[in-house]
Amino acid sequence: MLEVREVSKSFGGLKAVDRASLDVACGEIVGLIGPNGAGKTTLFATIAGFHRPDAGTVSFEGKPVTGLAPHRICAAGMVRTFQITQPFAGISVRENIMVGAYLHTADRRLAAREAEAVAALVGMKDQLDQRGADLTVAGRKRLELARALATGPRLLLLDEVMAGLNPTEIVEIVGVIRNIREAGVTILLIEHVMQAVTSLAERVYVLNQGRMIAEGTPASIADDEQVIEAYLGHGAAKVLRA
Ligand SMILES: Nc1ncnc2c1ncn2[C@@H]1O[C@H](COP(=O)(O)OP(=O)(O)OP(=O)(O)O)[C@@H](O)[C@H]1O
Repeated sequence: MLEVREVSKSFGGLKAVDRASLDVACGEIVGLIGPNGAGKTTLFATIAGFHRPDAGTVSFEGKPVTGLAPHRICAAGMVRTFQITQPFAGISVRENIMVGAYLHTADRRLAAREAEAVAALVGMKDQLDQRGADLTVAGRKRLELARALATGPRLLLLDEVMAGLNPTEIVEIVGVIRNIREAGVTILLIEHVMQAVTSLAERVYVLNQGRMIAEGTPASIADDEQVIEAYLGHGAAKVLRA
């Protein structure tokens, strides 16, 4: 479904992403992990059209999308969420979600119906009339998911939806992500909460200093020497296994 090949992106002299490749098949939940500053968000932004890559290609469902504008990639069926959520504060949750639906329909009633369906999927049915400004952090995260889902994606790129949530809220959002997949949406997610990655993802990619250093099941990744050292420093794997 998604093929990323040898993508690079620099900011001035800093190579944020360095010849990174990854694949996502239809129906999968795939994790993208790596230490702070590894280049995960930059790679996401490049896949979703927010940055133009310096090199490499991105194709979605067999068609090249490299360098297309975000709204065109979104209309093609791939959408990302943002780590820092910014709901429209003065309008309701329903209207916030409708903004996503307007990408593919100008019909207000249809957009409202879709907003309600999406709200049910992310567990916000009872908050439809609440103002964006009045949501808790967990509410804002769900709204971010809902707005993205309302655009009608087949592939959803989630950027740290669990950051800032407490353990109970994390368990709830893991359930929501499972429901989204059950509803037919494929998912690629950046996440620091390892328990969530382990319980959700069938496969995990690990990025470190812009480079993809490992790919595999969550169990094989947790045991990978390069991955352990990327997180804990050179020599850590030996110490841990001694
Ligand atoms: N717009 C930008 N201009 C300049 N440097 C940037 C820009 N965006 C990211 N960077 C730098 O690129 C590197 C990768 O950043 P990025 O945010 O992609 O990492 P990340 O893996 O998502 O980190 P985190 O887990 O902390 O969110 C960092 O050194 C960051 O400071």
